[in-house]
Amino acid sequence: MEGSLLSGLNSGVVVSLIAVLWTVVWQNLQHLQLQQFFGRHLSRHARRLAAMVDPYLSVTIAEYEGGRMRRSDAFEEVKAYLSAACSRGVRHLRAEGSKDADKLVLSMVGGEEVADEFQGATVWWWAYSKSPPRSDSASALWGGGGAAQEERRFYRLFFLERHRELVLDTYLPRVRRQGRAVMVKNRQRKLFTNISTHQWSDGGYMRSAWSHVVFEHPKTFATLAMDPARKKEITDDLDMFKNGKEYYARVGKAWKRGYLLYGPPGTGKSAMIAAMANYLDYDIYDIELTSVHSNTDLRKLFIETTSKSIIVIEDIDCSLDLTGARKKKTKAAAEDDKDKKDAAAATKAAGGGGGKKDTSSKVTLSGLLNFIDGLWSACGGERIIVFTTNHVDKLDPALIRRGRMDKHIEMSYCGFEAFKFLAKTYLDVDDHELFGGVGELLREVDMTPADVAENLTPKSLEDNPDSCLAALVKALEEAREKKASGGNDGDEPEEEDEEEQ
Ligand SMILES: Nc1ncnc2c1ncn2[C@@H]1O[C@H](COP(=O)(O)OP(=O)(O)OP(=O)(O)O)[C@@H](O)[C@H]1O
Ligand SMILES: [Mg+2]
Repeated sequence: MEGSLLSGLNSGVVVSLIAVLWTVVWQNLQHLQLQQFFGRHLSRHARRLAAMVDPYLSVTIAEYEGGRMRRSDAFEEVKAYLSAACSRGVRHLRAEGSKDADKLVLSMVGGEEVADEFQGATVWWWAYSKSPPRSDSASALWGGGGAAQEERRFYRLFFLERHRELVLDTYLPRVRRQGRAVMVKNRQRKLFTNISTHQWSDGGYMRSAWSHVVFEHPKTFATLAMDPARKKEITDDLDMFKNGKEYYARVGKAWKRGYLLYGPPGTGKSAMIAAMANYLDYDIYDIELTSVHSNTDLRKLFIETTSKSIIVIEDIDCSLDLTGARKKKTKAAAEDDKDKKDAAAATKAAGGGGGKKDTSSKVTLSGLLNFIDGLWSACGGERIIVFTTNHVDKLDPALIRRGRMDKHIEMSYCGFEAFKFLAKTYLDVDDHELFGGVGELLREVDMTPADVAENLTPKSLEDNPDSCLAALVKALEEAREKKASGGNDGDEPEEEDEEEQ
């Protein structure tokens, strides 16, 4: 009896001890957030067990294709597709901004897993990443700096062998399609530049050659003052390009088009690029050529651009000494140097953004020609390349021949049609007694649309269309007097450009 009482007591103690222990362990498990960990591992193990009967297959999708050259479209599409599923079952998420200011686009961080159902089949997506190689030589290859050594990311899809056809032929194409749709919905247009803190070292690979901000330029064709007929010609050309996938394939041309915008400073070349990007809904890649160290780096930059984009090189005449570079090659080095200095001085004097010149850049004319229409230029497709210049006559003819720069657009001084457009936009007037006078003056003197727009802009609350138009007439008359008293056409752009700088 005593024994059984003791043993009863003992078992009571043991039970309560176990209960206490369990509570402590469980609380700790909770504390360490290991429940889910075990839960997930159990399900993973259960899957492995099941795989002995019906084996699992997997498909791995890497962030970069072709070594580390190009970001994989499939990876981005899977990421976008999984963003909806992620918000349900995944614990650790990565968030990025989206078009909707209040919303975030979510994706799984490495190590997370999410299940998906499709036509009665369950598949699992697992995100994981690999660290870059640690050795010194590898580190040099990856760009040297710590920030450059980012992880390689992957998605791996697991599915049962009996679902092989369903997954490979139907599910994965659907994932890509839906992913693309999500990307379009969340897409923010971007303005990229190649001036980043991570400069390429020779032969080094960086995660991305481009840095970007969200592109928010308000200029559209609706607010770009231009002869309406010419404007229509340009928008038609852009429409043809955008919808020309089949045409380009049929005639065997890479799906790209080059535009050369030329004209004096302040005539709306940069504004036109913004309007083009807004019209086509494309990203802009603004290449600062003086920061590109070699032709190879230029090619890498190009490969990293995505389709549906406008690649811009502004002030091509003064970015590099490309003009006549081929002719100079044979001359003595000293003479060459002198020429370059002269050219730099001349560029500065002409107000073409002088001072930008960076002799460390080794991009050559042939490198640039290759960039525009070499074999590499065809990869990706649907790209517009825009060059701008103030001095079209300074450019090497090879650079701007049709086929490379397919369409040459001259941006010129403000004409009467452009003025009427600006008056409507800035002052909301269709006609006015001063219009006739302005028209005559514009025929006599050259004034840029930028200056006309500035004169038409109300400067105080008292200003009205009458006073603004009168101010414009006064400015035009002053310009005419200046011209008559010995100034020449060339003076004006120089002065404006100095002001701009
Ligand atoms: N045709 C135009 N219609 C409306 N605004 C214009 C036009 N041209 C210029 N502007 C305005 O004038 C300013 C200067 O124009 P922009 O920067 O496009 O000139 P640009 O030709 O690129 O000059 P630069 O050769 O110096 O780079 C901008 O604010 C732009 O909005
Ligand atoms: Mg410009």
